[in-house]
Amino acid sequence: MIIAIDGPAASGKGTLAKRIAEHWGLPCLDTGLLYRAVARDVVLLGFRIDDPWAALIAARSLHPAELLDPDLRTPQAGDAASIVARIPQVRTALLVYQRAFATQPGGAVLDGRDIGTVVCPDADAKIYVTARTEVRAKRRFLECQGRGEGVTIEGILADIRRRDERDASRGSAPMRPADDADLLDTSDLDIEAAFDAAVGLIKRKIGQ
Ligand SMILES: Nc1ncnc2c1ncn2[C@@H]1O[C@H](COP(=O)(O)OP(=O)(O)OP(=O)(O)O)[C@@H](O)[C@H]1O
Ligand SMILES: Nc1ccn([C@@H]2O[C@H](COP(=O)(O)O)[C@@H](O)[C@H]2O)c(=O)n1
Repeated sequence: MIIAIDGPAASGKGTLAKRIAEHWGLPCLDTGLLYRAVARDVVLLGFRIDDPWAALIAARSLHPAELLDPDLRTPQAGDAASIVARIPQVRTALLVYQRAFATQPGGAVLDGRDIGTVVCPDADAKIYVTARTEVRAKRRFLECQGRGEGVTIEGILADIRRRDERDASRGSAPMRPADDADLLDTSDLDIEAAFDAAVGLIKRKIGQ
């Protein structure tokens, strides 16, 4: 069974994807980490973040073990990721790994921006997770604060808005719900309630 979870920045899709994967005993891939790692590697190689050649080299030489780097979780890494994510050749290079992950025996859960539309258009269930921008910013702020990062709610809000705008407006695989995705607004749901709602939507889709 393949489950696609998409949605804008800090909507809670990663949290849901992990819980859903545990529930059904499936492997889980946070595809945002791939773009974050490519952006990090472009900078480490000494190139400009929007250099398409360097980004393509970084994407082609990416190793899954490099996704464990905790620095990839910062808002700065997310912002840089959304710049390399606009480059079509980078997306094509990362597609191979994502498709292989999704089609492993037994299936998988993947979360990102284009899982239901491009990576796994035939997924058994697709959920597009949203939440009001201010709610998302507050959640991300609390998360960063918990890690001891010096952030402000205004800075986080600006980062989320900038990233959403970039992700939704790019020409290649823009962020959008697939036509057959179920929408899940978690603004007024805690993690447990959001998980219960997601499980309900998936069960209905797969006929359980
Ligand atoms: N329903 C919820 N209620 C309260 N907090 C939540 C909820 N869902 C997620 N969170 C918290 O919000 C923060 C962002 O969630 P998460 O990392 O899952 O979002 P994301 O969509 O995967 O983000 P990104 O796209 O930036 O990687 C985390 O700290 C998470 O614990
Ligand atoms: N399928 C995806 C996943 C991510 N991106 C881009 O990466 C950025 C970081 O993603 P997070 O999920 O970790 O926030 C995101 O803003 C996108 O630009 C993508 O394009 N496609």
